Amino acid sequence: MATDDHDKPPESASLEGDDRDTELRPTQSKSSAASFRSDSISSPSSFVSVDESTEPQSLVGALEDPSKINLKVHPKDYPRLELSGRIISASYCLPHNFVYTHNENEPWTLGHRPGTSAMFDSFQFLSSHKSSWKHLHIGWTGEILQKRSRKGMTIEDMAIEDRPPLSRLSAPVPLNGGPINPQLDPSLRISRADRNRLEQKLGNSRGNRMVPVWLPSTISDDGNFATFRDQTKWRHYSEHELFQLFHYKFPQVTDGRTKLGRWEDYRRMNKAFADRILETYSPGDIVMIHDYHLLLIPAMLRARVGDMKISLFLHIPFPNFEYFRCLAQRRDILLGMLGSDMIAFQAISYADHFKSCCQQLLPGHQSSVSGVEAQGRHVNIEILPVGINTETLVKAAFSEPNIDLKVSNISNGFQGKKIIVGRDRVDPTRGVVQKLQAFYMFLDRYPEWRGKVILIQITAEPSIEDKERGGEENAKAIARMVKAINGRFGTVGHIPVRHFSTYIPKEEYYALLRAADLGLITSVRDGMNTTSLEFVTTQKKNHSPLLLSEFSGTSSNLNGAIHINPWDLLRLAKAINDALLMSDRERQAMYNVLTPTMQSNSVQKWVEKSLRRLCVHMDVHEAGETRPALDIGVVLKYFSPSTRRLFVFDYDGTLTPIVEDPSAALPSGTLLNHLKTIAADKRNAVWIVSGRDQDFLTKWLGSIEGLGLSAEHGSFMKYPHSNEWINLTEREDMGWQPKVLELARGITQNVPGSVLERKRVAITWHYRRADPKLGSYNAKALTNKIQRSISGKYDVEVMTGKANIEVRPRSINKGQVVRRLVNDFGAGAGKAPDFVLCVGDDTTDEDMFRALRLSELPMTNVFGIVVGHSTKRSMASWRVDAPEDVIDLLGHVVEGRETAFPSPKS
Ligand SMILES: O=P(O)(O)OC[C@H]1O[C@H](O[C@H]2O[C@H](CO)[C@@H](O)[C@H](O)[C@H]2O)[C@H](O)[C@@H](O)[C@@H]1O
Repeated sequence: MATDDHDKPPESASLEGDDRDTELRPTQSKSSAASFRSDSISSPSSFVSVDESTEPQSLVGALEDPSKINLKVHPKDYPRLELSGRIISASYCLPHNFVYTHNENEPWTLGHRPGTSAMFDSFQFLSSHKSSWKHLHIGWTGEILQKRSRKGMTIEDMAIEDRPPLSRLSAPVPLNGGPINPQLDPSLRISRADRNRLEQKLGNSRGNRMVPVWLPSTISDDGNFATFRDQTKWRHYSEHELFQLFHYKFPQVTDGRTKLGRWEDYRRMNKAFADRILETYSPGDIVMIHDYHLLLIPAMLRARVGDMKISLFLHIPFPNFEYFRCLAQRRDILLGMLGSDMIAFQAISYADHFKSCCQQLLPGHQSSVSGVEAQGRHVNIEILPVGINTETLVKAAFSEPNIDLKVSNISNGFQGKKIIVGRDRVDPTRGVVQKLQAFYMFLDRYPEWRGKVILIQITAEPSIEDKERGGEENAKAIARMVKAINGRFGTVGHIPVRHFSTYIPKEEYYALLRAADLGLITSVRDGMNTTSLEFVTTQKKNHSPLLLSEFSGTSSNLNGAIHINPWDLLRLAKAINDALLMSDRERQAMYNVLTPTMQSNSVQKWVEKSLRRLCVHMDVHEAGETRPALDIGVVLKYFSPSTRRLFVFDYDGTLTPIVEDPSAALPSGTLLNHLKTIAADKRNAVWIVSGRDQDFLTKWLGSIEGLGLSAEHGSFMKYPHSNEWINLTEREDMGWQPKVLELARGITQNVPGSVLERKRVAITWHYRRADPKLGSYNAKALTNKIQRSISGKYDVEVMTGKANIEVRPRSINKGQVVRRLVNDFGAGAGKAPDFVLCVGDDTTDEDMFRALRLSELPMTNVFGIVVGHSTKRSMASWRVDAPEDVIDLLGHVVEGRETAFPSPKS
């Protein structure tokens, strides 16, 4: 995982759990099933306790206190998501180091495994009483250590608990006494009874537990003894191939046999995980897989349990196509990942790279804004940057006894000097060498700072992973640079770089962050950088600035930080100078920009958001087969008291019936009257969001002044009372159009009755009036031809519509328009729309429904309505049969009463 390491007490690996959630949770159909169906309306009996008198609560609100989910909903009124059940998390390692003691009474000693703190924090949260889920964590034991150890080393040493205090700041560089590398016995035998002992130790009667994955080399014939040899080999493929390439480094050249052996180990290791998950899985559980070590598991699980709910989170970057294509097993890796229902990345560019790789390397896998079509399944792609445990951090950094004293000790110790702080893993991707080079340049270029600035750099001793990633050589390069700086700029009374090649206790680390005048993060590539988030959080009083590498996934999330290019040493040296000279006002202003990001960056929010997104997607997957028939009474109930309303209508198939000739699909007089009346009400924002072009919409709907129009699937927007069309595709490269036109013209000639509709951006080929078989066969052929000829060159999407195929830039869709319209209301209390009605009929409209589900709006007030047959799958919450029902609905909204509306059709 790409998150930084730092000392975390074993509490992060807490086995604690709690089963009190059962009393407040909706009853479940299956004992351990996670439930997220939208089976609202007709199933109030699925709730054990409902207070009808309470105001409806937003899903987000409910998630902040999951125990409330069941208390403040209106089960009769709207389809809702139930968020509870069991989660199985799979991460490469468990949060412990395991030491096998050979002692009969106590064969195992558990130590704390440093690193990946954000992920372990998220597991701790899921296992705590604050979460409404039951949680099971599956992970490898890591290399199992033995009691027999290096001379003089105790088990406790090996458990890596004891750290040197930072008060040794004046010690020579580097400081001794860091963690001691584990000693691995080349061959370790462990009996089944002892393995069971560990499993019991990790289990927990209250429903939350850890399950170890054993990776022995051999097991004796009677199954009793497992022998563990060459344990580090399980890391080789992940670290040497994937980690390197995903961080834009070509793996070292090895002979083919080594490479294949590593791949085979990776596959076996993933299979062992998949088996372990299946041993514990019950239908309905949600399986959350973490990181690059486990990329094959989703497809392995999917092959065995077709309807398993699986999410995958990649904590490290995903590289661009040109790098990824170098991976020999590139297709296996992509297909492995695509077994998931949802894949989440730290940053938007990583998600884009992944989609583009699927598009280019897997024929027939089409990517869209929301995900990848994989063998008939839609794999949702999300951007969910992981956070830190802000609550615990703030508490530890500001309320722990003695912490203020530690802060002043550090400040006093370096009185009159500015403190720059950095804390990184030792592997080369963290850019510590670049940081030191820049610091050298800074002292060289700005001599006035010599003797007045100190860089305190903590670079943990290489862990096993770091060693695999070239950490040992890098540690030497770092030591050389430190020597060079201190040699050139140091004096008897001043050492410019204090380098600690070790972990330090967390209180001292937090005190150091608080005392610092500048944070300096120069990673040349990383998924997420915890140090930067921790630095900002601990600077809530001093507002010291942060220089953050633009190559860190965190940079896209921390806009208030000063982004730097760690390769541009001159500019970086200047940035250090400028940052140290910032006035208090500038620092405060910068910090104000960072504060909101930090507030939404907690690991708890990350977990909740991830689950919420997955549940939204699964909700469609599970219950999307049918949608309940619309109950107008419910619409009017929420419509009447509302004052900030948003209406969004698709056009063809929604407001007008589908007809053979596109130019004959015209709005009826009744429809126009209703729209006019609704748009005239100042409380209403009314929009038509269509695939049609500007001319068509202006001609037939443009006379209604108060109506907003969006043309060509979100490419253009015209606000009410305005004549100006905003072009949202301005920056798009339209170089694909001539090629697509050429291909579409060719097909039009061959398919009698088919027509080509040329719009400003989108190109639509219609075959409604053609022979149906010939039409659909050629639609597929045209889709393939277009994909083949432009894939990799242009980012466009080929969409299957109603007897048509449409081509438009991938970055544009109707969901973005809906998001924008919701945002136009403004954020914050009392600003967001309090009633949303969104109606559509085809696949392009699903983007609107999805956007609404993913918005933070309370679902009670959001009416996504799909027009179509009762078997239609949709992300909408409700359904009506035909456009005439939509017009009826508008009539009722205009009249504001429900009496004449027919009772819901089944
Ligand atoms: O987003 P929409 O408003 O639903 O527009 C989608 C496309 O609708 C039109 O084509 C469809 O409707 C025609 C008229 O009923 C029908 O003949 C055709 O078969 C349908 O595909 C329109 O021509 C396209 O430009 C829109 O993109």
